[in-house]
Amino acid sequence: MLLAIDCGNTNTVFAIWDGEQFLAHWRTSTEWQRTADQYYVWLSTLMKLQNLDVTITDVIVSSTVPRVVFNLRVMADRYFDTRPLVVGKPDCLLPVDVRVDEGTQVGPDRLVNTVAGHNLYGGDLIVVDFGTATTFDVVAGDGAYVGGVIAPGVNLSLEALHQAAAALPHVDISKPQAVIGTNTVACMQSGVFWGYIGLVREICARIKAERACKMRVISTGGLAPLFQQSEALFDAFEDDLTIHGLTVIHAFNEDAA
Ligand SMILES: Nc1ncnc2c1ncn2[C@@H]1O[C@H](COP(=O)(O)OP(=O)(O)OP(=O)(O)O)[C@@H](O)[C@H]1O
Ligand SMILES: CC(C)(CO)[C@@H](O)C(=O)NCCC(=O)O
Ligand SMILES: [K+]
Repeated sequence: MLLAIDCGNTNTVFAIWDGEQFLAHWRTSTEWQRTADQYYVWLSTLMKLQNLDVTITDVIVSSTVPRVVFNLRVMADRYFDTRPLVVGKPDCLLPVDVRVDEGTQVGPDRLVNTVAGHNLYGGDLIVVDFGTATTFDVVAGDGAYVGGVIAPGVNLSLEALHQAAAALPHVDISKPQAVIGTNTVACMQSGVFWGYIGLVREICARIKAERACKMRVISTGGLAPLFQQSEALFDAFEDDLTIHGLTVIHAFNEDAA
């Protein structure tokens, strides 16, 4: 049984994969101070609540926060008696090439999304992930990661306005009724919502022009459906793209062993 862990800058997802399907997945906030024991208490409690009586034999981790990897390694060793595969480390093989400037450390979540996108769709792709940052990963027909775009995340953009301007409140994203806001909240939502529609459309159009080929656009992350319902920006939406990619990378390393 595989435990796949996707650690983002805001949230961490744990998922249990039996080789064919996910038996469960849980989300917690990312905090580098959390110890191996704390992770295990949390995880084992949720497993019991779900009557999930399984033995975890393998662990794979993708983490955009380097500091959390240590405690996840200790958890895997102490409680599951296994050495985790960590995406981005030399002993974790990737089934795709990474074609970037020398010395660049591509975010492991972007590598995993690339693998997942290529595995599910193949062909030339743009993978858009609405996380803490909004990332665009450009995937070549052979599955290689060939670069991309990093933009400030939706919630981060709204939070930045609130943090920097004394009169601007904390606001949650939603689709405003109109572009012209007649109150502060509506003005802020309009700026971020319609600004984001424009950002996604423009960046995808320019990537396609630069690559000079037809590309499918795949989206993931909790906020993708909010943007998709308004304009057809994406060809497909995948709820659990990153976690799926982790299972593909794990299987590839098993086969290579
Ligand atoms: N309509 C909505 N309004 C505000 N937030 C939403 C809405 N729908 C989903 N979300 C939030 O979007 C987030 C989506 O999670 P996702 O994994 O894509 O990014 P994240 O976990 O916040 O970022 P990271 O992976 O960088 O840590 C979740 O925190 C979820 O609560
Ligand atoms: C861009 C984020 C924060 C998105 O999660 C992550 O992929 C990251 O920390 N990347 C490192 C830099 C890069 O991907 O080029
Ligand atoms: K994510």
